[in-house]
Amino acid sequence: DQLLLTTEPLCSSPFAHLYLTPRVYHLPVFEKSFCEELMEEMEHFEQSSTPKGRPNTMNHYGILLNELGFDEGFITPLREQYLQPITSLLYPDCGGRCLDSHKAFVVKYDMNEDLDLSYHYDNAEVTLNVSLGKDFTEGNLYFGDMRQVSVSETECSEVEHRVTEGLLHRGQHMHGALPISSGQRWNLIIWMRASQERNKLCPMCNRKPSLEEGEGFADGFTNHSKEPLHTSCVLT
Ligand SMILES: O=C(O)CCC(=O)C(=O)O
Ligand SMILES: [Fe+2]
Repeated sequence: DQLLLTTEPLCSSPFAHLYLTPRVYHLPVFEKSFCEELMEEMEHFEQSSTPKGRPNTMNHYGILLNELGFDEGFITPLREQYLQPITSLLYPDCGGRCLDSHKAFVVKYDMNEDLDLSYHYDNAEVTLNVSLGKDFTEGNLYFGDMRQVSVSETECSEVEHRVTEGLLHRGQHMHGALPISSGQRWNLIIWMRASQERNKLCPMCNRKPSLEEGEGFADGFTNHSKEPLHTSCVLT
């Protein structure tokens, strides 16, 4: 009930009011107080002695939400009940109708830690990026083109991202985060996966995936030979 569950205006309009740059949309996700509580929880976890993995290969600071047990009661319902109705309409061509797993993490930027994030694409069909706070200056996100387009032919555009809001974009839409110039910047990232899409072509190595069993949702591939099993691509 912390979520703002109003998808109606999205369904009855061509999303014009949500549009930022080609196929990047912003939408309300959390209340401010919830963002603050979430960051506080992340700080407690950071300070604890629990062994922790890195959120991804690019960010050095942040937290994997499955390590806090946040998938079942939080991220999965958020994906299924709030996001999927929207992604079905916005990204039917990128698996937006059949998202069936995710990797969720919080990334943190600080003056003495990571300042920015270089230009990349995500291991996701569709990504949600929510700005949680705290107080920071600069550090805007920027978007270029799809990964198939060379950088020399790409013009990037910076987008505004307000605290509590989420940005939705295609995983293969190249993007990065500019350096912050003060404060701390925390974002919740949900890399949403559609096994139907990625089983055909691994979005990271661009080949037919060669699968190995993984833990939890792993990288969101599935193997239907016996029980459906979540797997990773060993070629990536
Ligand atoms: O820091 C950000 O807002 C971007 C993070 C991001 O693009 C990612 O983790 O894939
Ligand atoms: Fe990303």
